[in-house]
Amino acid sequence: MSVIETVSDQARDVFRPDQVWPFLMPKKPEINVSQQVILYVEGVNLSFDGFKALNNLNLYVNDGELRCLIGANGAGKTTMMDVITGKTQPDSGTVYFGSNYNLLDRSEAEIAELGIGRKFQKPTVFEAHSVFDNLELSLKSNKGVIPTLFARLSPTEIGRIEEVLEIISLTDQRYMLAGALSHGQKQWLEIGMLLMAQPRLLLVDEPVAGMTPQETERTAELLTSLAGEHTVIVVEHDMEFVRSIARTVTVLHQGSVLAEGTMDQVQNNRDVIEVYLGEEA
Ligand SMILES: Nc1ncnc2c1ncn2[C@@H]1O[C@H](COP(=O)(O)OP(=O)(O)OP(=O)(O)O)[C@@H](O)[C@H]1O
Repeated sequence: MSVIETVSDQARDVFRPDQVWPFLMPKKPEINVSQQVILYVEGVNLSFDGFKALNNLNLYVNDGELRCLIGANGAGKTTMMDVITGKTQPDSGTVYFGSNYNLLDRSEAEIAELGIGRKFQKPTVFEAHSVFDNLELSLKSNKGVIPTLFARLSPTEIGRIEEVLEIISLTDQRYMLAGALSHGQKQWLEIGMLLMAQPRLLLVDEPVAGMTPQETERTAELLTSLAGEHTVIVVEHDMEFVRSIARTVTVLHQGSVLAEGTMDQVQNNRDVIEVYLGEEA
């Protein structure tokens, strides 16, 4: 082999289109969970024109936990998610990801890069693209601009997409346009798009609203299966669904934690009966 051939082979190797150069790969942050806790929300206050949306809120979520968050309309659930994801700054208090990352020092984009993914209530998939392409697009958008321009999918990335398709039960629909999926399937696809970034913490807002009973059941299985490897916080009004997945339930009321425990414990809690479940009854 001539010197020119050797050099051109080496160059081809470095510039392979399916490779993301190591120096462009985002570094995985080391989240310190030596205390088992992955999310610390402490003494958080937030007022809107004098109205206290969050009132000395304290919440601790363990690494790998599946936590359900319930509370009447206006209890502060969305506002709390907004604070965790950097959308809204609180007036006071602290929010830490692991014991080492102060989230209040970071922008929304930086918080997402640390490994916190958020799923809003309404699915926002790219309807004119296939299920597979949606997952591919979210993979690329996680890599930053330069790799997106040059990278083609590597076997590892294709493998990851296949794995996520399996997790969200959409392997058979991989070539379907996302717009043709059922409402439930769109929700799973969006969860899959978040999973492409391998987040440590997933915040999921009302995942089963508008789903059929079968889709609801499958969503329960999906979220339960994600816990362990990921930490999952689910905000949900559907109490049957919460009962089916929850180990620990946190009840928010007027911007504070009113009760926390198993579903049975919170359902039998006097304060909860009075201010929340009582209302439903
Ligand atoms: N940007 C804002 N400006 C003024 N008030 C706000 C703002 N965001 C939220 N609030 C108020 O803060 C309170 C808490 O709202 P939040 O949306 O967090 O409640 P929630 O528990 O998510 O309710 P829901 O279950 O209806 O989504 C509500 O009274 C709401 O009107």
